[in-house]
Amino acid sequence: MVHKIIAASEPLEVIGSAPATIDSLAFDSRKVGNHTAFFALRGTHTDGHNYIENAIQRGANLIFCEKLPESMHNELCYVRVADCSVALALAAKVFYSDPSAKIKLVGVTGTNGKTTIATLLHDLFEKLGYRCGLLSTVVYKIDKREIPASHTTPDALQINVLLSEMVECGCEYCFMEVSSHSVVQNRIKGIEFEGGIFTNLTHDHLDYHGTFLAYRDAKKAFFDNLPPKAFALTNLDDKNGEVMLQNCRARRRSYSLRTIAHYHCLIRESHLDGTLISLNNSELWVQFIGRFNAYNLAAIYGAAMELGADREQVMITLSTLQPVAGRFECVRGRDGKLAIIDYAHTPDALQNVLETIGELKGGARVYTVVGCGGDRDATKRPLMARIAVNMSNMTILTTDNPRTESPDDILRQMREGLDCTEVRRSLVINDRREAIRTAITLASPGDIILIAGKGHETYQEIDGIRHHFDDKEEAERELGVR
Ligand SMILES: CC(=O)N[C@H]1[C@@H](OP(=O)(O)OP(=O)(O)OC[C@H]2O[C@@H](n3ccc(=O)[nH]c3=O)[C@H](O)[C@@H]2O)O[C@H](CO)[C@@H](O)[C@@H]1O[C@H](C)C(=O)N[C@@H](C)C(=O)N[C@H](CCC(=O)O)C(=O)O
Ligand SMILES: Nc1ncnc2c1ncn2[C@@H]1O[C@H](COP(=O)(O)OP(=O)(O)OP(=O)(O)O)[C@@H](O)[C@H]1O
Ligand SMILES: N[C@H](CCC[C@H](N)C(=O)O)C(=O)O
Ligand SMILES: [Mg+2]
Repeated sequence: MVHKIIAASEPLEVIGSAPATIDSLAFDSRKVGNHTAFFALRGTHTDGHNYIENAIQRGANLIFCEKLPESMHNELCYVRVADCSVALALAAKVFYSDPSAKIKLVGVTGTNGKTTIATLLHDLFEKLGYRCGLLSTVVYKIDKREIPASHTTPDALQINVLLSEMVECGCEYCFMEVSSHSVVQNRIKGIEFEGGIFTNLTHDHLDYHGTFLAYRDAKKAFFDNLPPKAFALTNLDDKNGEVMLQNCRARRRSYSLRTIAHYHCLIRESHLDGTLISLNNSELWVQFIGRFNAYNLAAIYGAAMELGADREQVMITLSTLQPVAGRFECVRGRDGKLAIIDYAHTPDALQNVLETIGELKGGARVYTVVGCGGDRDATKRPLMARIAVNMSNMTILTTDNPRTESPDDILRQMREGLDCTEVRRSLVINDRREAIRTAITLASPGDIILIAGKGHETYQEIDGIRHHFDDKEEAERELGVR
């Protein structure tokens, strides 16, 4: 086993003799125990190479590194590799007996819609009678067991652990989100996908990727690496939809609301409680709202067909699916005020949600409560404020997860997107609870209050501490339905 792991890691040099056994793999010295293989990863804050000695003190007996330490222990084995994150992913694949080869795994990537599509595909296939797994921003699921999600896409080690548990539980399918970070950090290296879905590409994470092109290429690399037997399903209505499949060897498939595609969706009627759509010429009523959800449903339908599901059954089941937590989730007050909780935390998502509300609101006034996260792409702040103010009757700018940044600085940057007339249609209330309360109080019966940015999250992270906070709970309390 140890030899296989070393061979899989693409070694450039092996120093010392391999240990007889290893009991675990780790890339964080603080999690190292006896007989652990330690991988020295270069991170954004520090370098795992600085912790090699620490890992050895804790019991590491096999060290993977890109640069050999100056002083080495004779009794230990050191493996020099070109990229430790690749070595980790390939080693984990062997250590956990290649779980992705034993499950039909579908990855969803794009700026918006990943959680919605992955979750609804999971719910659809579960209702069709299969055992399924899910790796999403909201939750990881191993059949019925739920595990709180730490990342949209877990690290390479955890992906393999979770997939192997799914295989053990008899799961046939797993649906997972593939974030751009996970591609760049090689978290999905070596993972075998049965299919990939592209949603759309708009502004996000430029703080991390630097340029829009680098962000796009991160998403594209996922499709470049799909095997020929997989399917690659793309959105033809997105500017980058075709680019994604340019160098793709997988079965190319497409969906669209506007043009000829393998999977075509049309919106027949839109309401505030659902939409009548047609999918490849068959009509069905779905409990989802908004044009963006029609895209999500076209992708879900296409993926289900590519996976060989029965069309009739899929159509029936799609109409029974319920919205995902925090994605256009409606809370109705007894007095007729309607609060909508939505995870829109990018300019594009916010615009989509407000456009949808605009199309369906009739004579209602729209109040928007929105903030932007700290330690994340700052360039989206003025854009989001501007969109909110221009598409709502009144906007309350507030905090999201300030993390380690000053809430006042974030709010100031949001307000920089507003000219003097726009400023007049906005209020700034730092305290998110107070902001929600004010919006709901200002609204009249029949009006709509959009609470954007945090969706399903049940915390607010301030100064590195997570305090319990749930937009839905707050809305329910203020609307008197809790
Ligand atoms: C920017 C980013 O992705 N950072 C991830 C990265 O952390 P990092 O680069 O800061 O690591 P570091 O602190 O510099 O440490 C470098 C190495 O030294 C090791 N170390 C460090 C200290 C020590 O005492 N001993 C030790 O061994 C660390 O374990 C690490 O291997 O590696 C960590 C371990 O895997 C991740 O938890 C961490 O995610 C952070 C928490 C994060 O916020 N990530 C976000 C941006 C993210 O990944 N988001 C995407 C997309 C979200 C979306 O859907 O839009 C996601 O997939 O969730
Ligand atoms: N297909 C879509 N196109 C554009 N916007 C969408 C789409 N689907 C959902 N949205 C909007 O984007 C928000 C986030 O949706 P979702 O959580 O499904 O995306 P995500 O890609 O998983 O996001 P994250 O990167 O944060 O994990 C939703 O609350 C909704 O406002
Ligand atoms: N997965 C996204 C979620 C952002 C959600 C928003 N509430 C925030 O905290 O910025 C991120 O980590 O950038
Ligand atoms: Mg997500």
